[in-house]
Amino acid sequence: MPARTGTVVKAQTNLYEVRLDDTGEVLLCALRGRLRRQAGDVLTGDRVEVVLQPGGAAIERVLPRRNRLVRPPIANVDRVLLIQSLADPDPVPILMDRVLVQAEALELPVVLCFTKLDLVVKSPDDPLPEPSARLVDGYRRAGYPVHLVAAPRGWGLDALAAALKEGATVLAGPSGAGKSTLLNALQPGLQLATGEVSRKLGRGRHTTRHVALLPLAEGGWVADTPGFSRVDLPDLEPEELGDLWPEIRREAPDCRFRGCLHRSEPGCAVRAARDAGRIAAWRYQNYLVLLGELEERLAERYK
Ligand SMILES: Nc1nc2c(ncn2[C@@H]2O[C@H](COP(=O)(O)OP(=O)(O)OP(=O)(O)O)[C@@H](O)[C@H]2O)c(=O)[nH]1
Ligand SMILES: [Zn+2]
Repeated sequence: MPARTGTVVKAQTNLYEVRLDDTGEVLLCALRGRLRRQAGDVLTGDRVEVVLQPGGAAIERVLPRRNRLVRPPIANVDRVLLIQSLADPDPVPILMDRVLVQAEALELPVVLCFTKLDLVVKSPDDPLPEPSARLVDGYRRAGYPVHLVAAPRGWGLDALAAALKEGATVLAGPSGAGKSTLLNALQPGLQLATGEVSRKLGRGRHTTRHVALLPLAEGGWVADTPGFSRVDLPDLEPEELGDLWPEIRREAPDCRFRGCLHRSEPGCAVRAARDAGRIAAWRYQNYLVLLGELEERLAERYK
């Protein structure tokens, strides 16, 4: 019998829920043959070939992965949805920038979503007050797609749903930013209790985590476990940081010196872009802070 292809939508300890491409049916699958000895190697998000045997369905082969995350353990991620409230709690841009660097290092596209728009404006078409305006503008200048939403009022949800309707999305963002609220609004059938997304993070050390991909009402899938909750920067040389900063990456080819760190070098096109307003001053400052951190790390290494 020919193998059928599908996507693992939930990896449990020895059983896998696989959604078949042709029928959309979800089958509970075991592992077949040598795959059994590599159980940890089948992840939620994996594209697999399934055979239907007399004893039940089994995964026969894992197709090549486009990428994989460690936390949460998931493969073939299409984007990160970084969620941050405009107020309550106030956004902390440098923490967002750390997540952005991690995502860029994995070459994962990022969609930014600012929640609780209703706490800073009366109507969704009102201009944003400061400091929200500067924040949103800085990320838009960087080139990131930015969505502004207020889930309880239905503001901004259609455009966001459209941005997520292809492929698999992993959420990121601090506690209280509104991740569960947003997921419930995008998929009313899910009815996650507020706060449930992070409970699934298994902060209690002993819980085993089983990541699931949940279908969104308008199309697309979202992992029920957020990622990028650690703030540490990936292993990078200081001169690599600019490559992970879209607006710096864009301007850097015009710097006078190759290997320019964009700090105080003469003829730096990145500083010129900041002075001309193409790069937000605060984004540039955050770059310098993280650059300093990488340099300190390097100095520690050679002590
Ligand atoms: N006014 C307003 N409140 C919101 C909005 N989105 C979420 N909230 C509220 O913010 C609080 C936190 O929302 P959650 O959805 O639990 O946030 P979370 O990111 O899932 O938080 P953790 O589970 O701790 O990671 C809840 O009281 C929500 O009702 C919004 O757009 N506007
Ligand atoms: Zn430069």
